Amino acid sequence: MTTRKHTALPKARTLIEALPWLTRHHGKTVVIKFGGNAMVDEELKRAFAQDVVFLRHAGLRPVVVHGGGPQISAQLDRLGLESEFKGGLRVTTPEAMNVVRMVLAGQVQRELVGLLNEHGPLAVGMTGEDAHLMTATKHYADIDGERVDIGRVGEITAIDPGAVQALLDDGRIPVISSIARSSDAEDAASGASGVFNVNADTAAAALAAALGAETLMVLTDVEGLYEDWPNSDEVISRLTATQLEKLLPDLASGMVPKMRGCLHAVRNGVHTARVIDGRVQHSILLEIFTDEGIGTMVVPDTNTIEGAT
Ligand SMILES: Nc1ncnc2c1ncn2[C@@H]1O[C@H](COP(=O)(O)OP(=O)(O)O)[C@@H](O)[C@H]1O
Ligand SMILES: CC(=O)N[C@@H](CCC(=O)OP(=O)(O)O)C(=O)O
Repeated sequence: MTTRKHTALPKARTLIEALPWLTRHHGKTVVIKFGGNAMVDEELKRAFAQDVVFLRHAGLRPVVVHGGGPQISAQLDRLGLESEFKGGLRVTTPEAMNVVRMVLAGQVQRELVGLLNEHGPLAVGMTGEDAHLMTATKHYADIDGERVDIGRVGEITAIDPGAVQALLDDGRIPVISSIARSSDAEDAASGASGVFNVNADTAAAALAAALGAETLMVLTDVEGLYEDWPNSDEVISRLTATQLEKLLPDLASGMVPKMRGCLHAVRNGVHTARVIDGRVQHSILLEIFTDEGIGTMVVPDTNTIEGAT
């Protein structure tokens, strides 16, 4: 007589635990922002691609918006061009704009599309310029109450999500670079300088709102929003839109566009916005399948949405 040990039982249990979440989110759109600082090694990028493909095969509609700040800075450095940030945004000369476009659309986006497509013909890359996805006007930074010119940085004025919806309806995974076309017709006709550099967190949040996404997930290089950064590493696990609004003036550097984006998203119909640690392998699945989540979750003030955890 032979007996068989079911060593795969814990795996089956894990899958079953995910069932309620998957049932609730079936057919829902999830916008995932993959920050340049979270793209630290090949293994992580591969695990990210697996997670996104998993969500797609589990019946969700994932959309990827990617960053690439450190990659842009490295290329500017190689070319002997300066990298300067004001209020968390890159001061973008017309020359730097060409580099931003080349690195985001020609390098980072291509790599992510390639990794996703190792799993089948799923990912399609586009930038905010394509099919009028993102339109912007010039953005001025507010530095201590002063309006500062930071070059070709854009403020999104309109989103036309039609092309993204069509790709999602076709079962594809859109992978989007945060470059917007100019709303000024003359400017738009002038070639590379007719586009704007948009912070990728801002672009992801605006797109999540325009798509009526269920969730915005922002993958970065910290565990979440620290309560007293950089003095302590106590992560705020959950906060409402109003609580976040009160914290905004005290936030620094890269967290400013990230948390502003989360606030914009939940104030404009997105049910939850989460900041999670992209340095952790399979952080997307961990965030979804663990009760507490692993980062910071922002919810609308009256969070009556069933299962917004
Ligand atoms: N309160 C805060 N909590 C966590 N990180 C913070 C906070 N304030 C500022 N930061 C900084 O924001 C950075 C994340 O933003 P950023 O560098 O733009 O990342 P990404 O490339 O993922 O968009 C963190 O590495 C940290 O240095
Ligand atoms: C205006 C502005 O700052 N644009 C960003 C766009 C890329 C980005 O946001 O990348 P991360 O998400 O990796 O930070 C930049 O030039 O760095």
